[in-house]
Amino acid sequence: MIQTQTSRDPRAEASPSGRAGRGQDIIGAQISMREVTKKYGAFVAADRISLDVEPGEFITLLGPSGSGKTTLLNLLAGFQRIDGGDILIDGKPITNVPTHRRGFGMVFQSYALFPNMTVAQNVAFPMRMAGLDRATSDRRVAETLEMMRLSEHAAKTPSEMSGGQQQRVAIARAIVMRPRVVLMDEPLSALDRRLRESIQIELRELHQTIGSTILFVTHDQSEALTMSDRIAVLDKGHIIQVDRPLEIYRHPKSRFVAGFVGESNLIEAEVLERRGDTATLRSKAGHVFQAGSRNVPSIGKVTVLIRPERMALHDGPQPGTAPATVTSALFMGETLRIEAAMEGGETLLIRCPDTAARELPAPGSKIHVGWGPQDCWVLA
Ligand SMILES: Nc1ncnc2c1ncn2[C@@H]1O[C@H](COP(=O)(O)OP(=O)(O)OP(=O)(O)O)[C@@H](O)[C@H]1O
Repeated sequence: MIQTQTSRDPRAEASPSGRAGRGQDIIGAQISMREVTKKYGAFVAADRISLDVEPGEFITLLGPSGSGKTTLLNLLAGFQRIDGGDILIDGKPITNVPTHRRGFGMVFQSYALFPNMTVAQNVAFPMRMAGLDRATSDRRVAETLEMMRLSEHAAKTPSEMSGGQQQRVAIARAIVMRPRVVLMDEPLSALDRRLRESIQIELRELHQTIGSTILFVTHDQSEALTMSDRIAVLDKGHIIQVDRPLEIYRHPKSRFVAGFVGESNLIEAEVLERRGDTATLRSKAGHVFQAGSRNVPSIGKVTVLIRPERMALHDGPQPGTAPATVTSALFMGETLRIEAAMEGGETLLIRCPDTAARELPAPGSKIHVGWGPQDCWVLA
């Protein structure tokens, strides 16, 4: 269901400039969640969640099914009552502010456009509800349709539009009032991959233009990595890590984040020696390698993350490489996906770019896998 803002937010008319380098006529709101808790009976769906979102930031709540993403969005929207903690917008608590007075734009997975209205009427609807005058409404609708590249479809009804176009109308309807906060709950998950990717880029550009603070929910890690300024990874009602996409991907704080965001090889190893930021490690299978990781301890057992695309395949043994036997090899288009068992140790996942020089190795064949110290990240 798509909910759109129906209250008139006077700040939306004030045309303040956006945050540095962003936003033509809106500045996003600052959102603070302080120890936010939501229970369903004895079950705690959001467990003392604290998160600060900067004005104009695009932040994604990412997590597996049931981790509490939608619950958090519903609490922000005011669809559900908070059981503990506080949510503040620009420092003011909104716990007692009803949904229609929060002034948020919202987009959900199902577009839920009014089937008997044209595209222009659908987009104009929140302004009609807010009692904006006709001239302002017409101007805003025209501007927003142009921004979403929908101008030529203004007179069509939703049934005459594709899924991707309908979702663009839903997004247009959510931003037409120039809300300071836009909440999006899996808005692209009903679309096919190619369309999803192209709307991801459009949404990112739209965000640069409008400058609203956007909270985006997805369980698709590549979508989160592509679109967000920061990602908050949730699990079982807790925020596990909040960071920029590159940090989340390269420097996950836990096994859970490493495994949920991207593919990973996790190698159990023992620290033999540490010098500065580089350590010599020995895997369970006896392979000795170097890890250049700022959080490596000087002694003890560690788990080392190496992303599959950081592993290199060699035809023969070289210093620092580990021998392995191919257990499966798949041609995936732009990459080859190879699984190989290290002697007496882990099964490694390797992704290498497809090049004319490389054939797909046959299962059972011997390969040599190598990585550098800079390819290792030691989990805390
Ligand atoms: N109205 C409700 N009554 C009881 N339990 C609920 C209710 N709504 C959600 N839950 C439970 O709370 C937990 C979090 O649900 P939520 O919908 O927030 O997860 P999610 O991360 O958005 O998952 P998904 O990606 O599947 O939408 C789940 O275990 C869910 O079963």
